[in-house]
Amino acid sequence: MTAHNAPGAARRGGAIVKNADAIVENADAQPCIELRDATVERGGHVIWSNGTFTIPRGTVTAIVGANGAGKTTLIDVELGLLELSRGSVRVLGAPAGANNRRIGYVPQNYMDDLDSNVTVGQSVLLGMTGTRFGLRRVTREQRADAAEAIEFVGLAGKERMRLSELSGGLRQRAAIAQALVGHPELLLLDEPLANLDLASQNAMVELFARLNREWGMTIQIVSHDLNMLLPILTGAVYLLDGHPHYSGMSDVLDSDLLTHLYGTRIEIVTTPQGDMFVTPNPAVEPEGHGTGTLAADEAASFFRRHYRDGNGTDRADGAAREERQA
Ligand SMILES: Nc1ncnc2c1ncn2[C@@H]1O[C@H](COP(=O)(O)OP(=O)(O)OP(=O)(O)O)[C@@H](O)[C@H]1O
Repeated sequence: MTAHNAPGAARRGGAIVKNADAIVENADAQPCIELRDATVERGGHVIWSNGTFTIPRGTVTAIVGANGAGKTTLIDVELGLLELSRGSVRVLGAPAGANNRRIGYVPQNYMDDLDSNVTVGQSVLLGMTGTRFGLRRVTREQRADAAEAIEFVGLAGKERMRLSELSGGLRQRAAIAQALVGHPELLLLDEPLANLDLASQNAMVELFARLNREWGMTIQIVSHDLNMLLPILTGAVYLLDGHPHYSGMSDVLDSDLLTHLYGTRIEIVTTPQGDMFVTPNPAVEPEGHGTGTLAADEAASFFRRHYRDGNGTDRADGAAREERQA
């Protein structure tokens, strides 16, 4: 699935500002996500159950949990691709699925569904027309929207390059540009940092920060790599013991909670500069709790990195490096 234009959407500059205002005005009246006693099954098995939470608009939320806990399943539920077996889910004020035109979605293996001979420009237009060669007529306004999305993600000048010619980081930018052309209010990304090097991950995180800050976009990110996202996260959905929960980051950054979630002892470390990161402590095994579904070394790789935010140096280095790789 790709993002599509919201009906009657105006040009981005005005539309986004207008949407951002609307988001602020309706923040309490219409949360982004509302789950009520939600249970979901796949293949006859309950994946998670009894999920009740509300995620406000304008937030940046991580979706975290062990492998197979049902993170992608939650995205499927929010998109209305999977019906709940019990309870209800509302997205942007309507039942799941009804507002998909206002949602941008970047699936986990974006390239799997795409012919890698497609150019950057074609792939982004695909987000509007749903056809590779634009069999449905592409309007001048749509082309301008696509150009704006391409520019925003830093791919201006690369429109004619094939996706197969791009580095993983630049391909991920193309995927995000495709999701942005519909002026989404909610952006869903499934493992957008996977398989990217550190510089490209930093560049991605900076892009998400700008979308949230400058466009007022609500963002949800399935990610194993919590540290990279910490500077921009406002909260997290965590799938614990078969139930989804949502909390603000101050509650999520609790070593006991993360230890239980990942089944290995996790410590929260704050540097003298005030930067925070989570790290496994392999010397200490969890006592009396832990799911046992995640090996300690796997958790270590999830948490090994520390995102240095603030000065923009990493971001610039990352962009330059991606340029060289292209
Ligand atoms: N189409 C399907 N039919 C039946 N079961 C499925 C289907 N898709 C996923 N599952 C199962 O649902 C469970 C949750 O899968 P899901 O992909 O949501 O987990 P996840 O938390 O995103 O995992 P990962 O971290 O490995 O990506 C898994 O046990 C998976 O095998």
